[in-house]
Formats: sequence, C-alpha cells, structure tokens
Amino acid sequence: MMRAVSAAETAPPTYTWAVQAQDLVVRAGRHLAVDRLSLALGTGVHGLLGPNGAGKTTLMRALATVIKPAGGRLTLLGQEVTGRADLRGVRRQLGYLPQHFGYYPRFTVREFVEYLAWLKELPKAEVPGAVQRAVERVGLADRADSKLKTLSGGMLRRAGIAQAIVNDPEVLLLDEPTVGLDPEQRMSFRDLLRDLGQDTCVLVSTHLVEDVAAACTEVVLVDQGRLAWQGAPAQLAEQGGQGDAGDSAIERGYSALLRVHRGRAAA
Ligand SMILES: Nc1ncnc2c1ncn2[C@@H]1O[C@H](COP(=O)(O)OP(=O)(O)OP(=O)(O)O)[C@@H](O)[C@H]1O
Repeated sequence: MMRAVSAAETAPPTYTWAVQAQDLVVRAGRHLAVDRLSLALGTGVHGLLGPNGAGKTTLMRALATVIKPAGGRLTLLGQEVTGRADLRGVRRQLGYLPQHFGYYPRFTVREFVEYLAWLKELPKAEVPGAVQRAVERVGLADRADSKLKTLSGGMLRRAGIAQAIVNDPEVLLLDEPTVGLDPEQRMSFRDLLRDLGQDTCVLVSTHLVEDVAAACTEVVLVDQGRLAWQGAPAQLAEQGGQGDAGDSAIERGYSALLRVHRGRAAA
C-alpha cells in the first residue's frame, strides 16, 4: 500500500553531508571523550576505527542524539542538532545499534522490531511489511517469533541490527555490530552493509580491520577524541611499512597512522 508523502520527503536533499561535526566536544562523565572533532560523512559505509578508549562509542552516542555535545556544532541531514533544535524529525531518519542495548527478554524478535518501528513513527500500515523486511535482511526470518531471551548472542545482535534498519534510515549508526557473529554471519553482514551503503550514510565501529577492508568505502580513524585520519581503505593500506605492527597491510597502515597522529598530538 502507498502512503501519502509530503513535498519535503520527495524533495532532493539540500545538504552536502549527511553528518557534519565541527569542533565537536562530547563528555563521558568528566572525561572529554570527543575533543574538538571535525568530520563530514556522506552516503557510503564509513568504518570507524580507533584504539580502546578513543571515543568511538561516545561519538556514536552523540551522533545518535542520545547525548548532547558540550561544544561545537553537529548537523545531521542538514539540520543543526546542537542547541535547542527539535530533534523529532531527524530522529525518525536515524537508525542506531548501541554497543550494549537493552531489550525486553519476553518480546519476540518481531515485537522488538515493531516496537522500534513505532518509536520511529512509521505509518501503522507500513509496520508489518517493514518489520518482515528488516528481519529477513538480517537472516532472522525463521526466528522472528522466538522470544529474545531464547536467542544466541549473535542472533540477538542481528535483532539489534534489524531494529536499527526498520525505518530505512538516512543515517545508520552501528556500534560493534559484528561482535558475536560467526564467520558466515559476518560475511552476510558485509553484503548487507554494502547494500545499505548504496543510499545511506552508514557509520560502523569495529575492531576488525578486515571488516573495514571488505565492506567499507571509507575509513574514519579516531584517537584520543580527535579525527586522526579519513580516507579510502586502499589508501590506509599504503600508509604502513615493515616496522609497523599488524598482520595485514591495512593493519600496518592503521598502526602507522596512529603513530603519526600521536607524534603530532604530543608536539
Ligand atoms: N561515564 C564515564 N566516566 C568517565 N569516563 C568515561 C565514561 N565513559 C567513557 N569514559 C572514557 O571516555 C573515553 C572514551 O570512551 P569510549 O567508550 O567512547 O571509547 P571507545 O573508542 O568506544 O572504546 P572501546 O573501543 O573500548 O569501545 C575512555 O577513555 C573512557 O574511559
């Protein structure tokens, strides 16, 4: 069934970047986890890399409008979200898989994804179809009516991915989506990422450098709350040398760029 769409929805976007952060500052407790970070992201799959504590989760939470930045500017889909903005319209266009997500253990997969569809204000008539499609895209159709408490860790994470994509978001934020997935599931998740990246701005944090090389169009490297480097995976692979830590060219590139960034930060 078709629903009526407003002129604003069919109009071409008027923004250049889906996500634009300028000198963004975000606190985690007392700590400045994101410290004057500037970043622009368009359509595609952006792999967010960085050592433990670099600020990846905190940055994702700010982009998801879960925590308010303490400084700088953040613009999502052309709308500034820092300050006193009304976030409802932007939030409808966001999808977010938190690193640790809460859920009602007695909900079925379908109920969980439906609940998120409702929170995203999807028109009622579209919900069953959107939920079914999201569940199929993550390969959980055969478990759609199982209760969440009966799922394995990998299945639960896939249910989390399904809730993040149910509204066909313009900006999709996935914090460590491959944790707990077995190799076969990781391969199909890479396909899903590539597919989503055709028309969505996807930011995906991971510790698995191979996932980035295989499925991302761009790498965003953060360190100590700052943007350390941004570029194509192939360029990342060219940055490393013999002396850099890593099992692959891309890992050696990662180590080399961190070393350079830390040298600059210390200078
Ligand atoms: N509630 C808090 N109070 C104080 N410091 C915090 C708090 N939450 C996070 N931090 C600190 O902020 C920094 C950034 O944390 P964040 O979780 O964003 O990093 P990350 O890059 O996601 O790390 P990881 O790769 O380990 O998930 C870390 O140094 C962390 O110790």
